[in-house]
Amino acid sequence: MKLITEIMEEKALPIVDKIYNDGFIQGLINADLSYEAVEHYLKADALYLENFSDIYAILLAKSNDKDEKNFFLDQINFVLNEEIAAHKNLADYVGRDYQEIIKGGEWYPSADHYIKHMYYNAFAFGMAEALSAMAPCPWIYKMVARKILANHNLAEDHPLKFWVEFYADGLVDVVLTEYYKIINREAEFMSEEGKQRLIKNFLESCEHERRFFNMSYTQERWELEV
Ligand SMILES: Cc1ncc(CN)c(N)n1
Repeated sequence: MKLITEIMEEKALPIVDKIYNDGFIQGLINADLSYEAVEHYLKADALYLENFSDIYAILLAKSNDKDEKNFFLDQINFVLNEEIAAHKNLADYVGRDYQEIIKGGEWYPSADHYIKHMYYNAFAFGMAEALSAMAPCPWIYKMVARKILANHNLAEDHPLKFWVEFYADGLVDVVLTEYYKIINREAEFMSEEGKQRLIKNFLESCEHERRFFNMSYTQERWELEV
């Protein structure tokens, strides 16, 4: 019997190739990604990661297991204080100060839909539903980064090699193992409908990941302003 998380990853594989072949990642590989795309990404992603850590805090409060709480605590620290290294590599590529770049960011449409998908599951359902919607965040980046390294021998002085290696790093497998342990454990007590929701949450977030990259590549914005 396949684990729910094995089914999730199998069904999501096609989107990894699509993201890899879309403009943002191809531009990153060729180091000709526009500064506008990178700045848009950083404005959106700084807010995305802030909210991602807030959702981890919700899950920390929901958990009644100290080891799980410490996992979420570690992840909050990673997202708030360590992942910024990947953002700084993108800011260096643009040649501007990171804090200056991210000023004036907002939840552009595709980022908005993604963040609300995670919050909705955290508030309306439980930890497994939230983690199923959050798992593509580490998983998609791991899969895309490893595909770049498998298909390209990035030069030592490639300006975005650090970003690729940051997300390809083996540490992500430890994080996903913890996510999947919780999701598969909770799925044991779920109806068929509940299990389908977990899979759907994961697949939708994989599509949100693709839309997020394309949002940056096209500098997607809301049409109507306040
Ligand atoms: C939108 C998004 N998805 C995933 C990641 C990788 N943690 C990220 N920084 N931003």
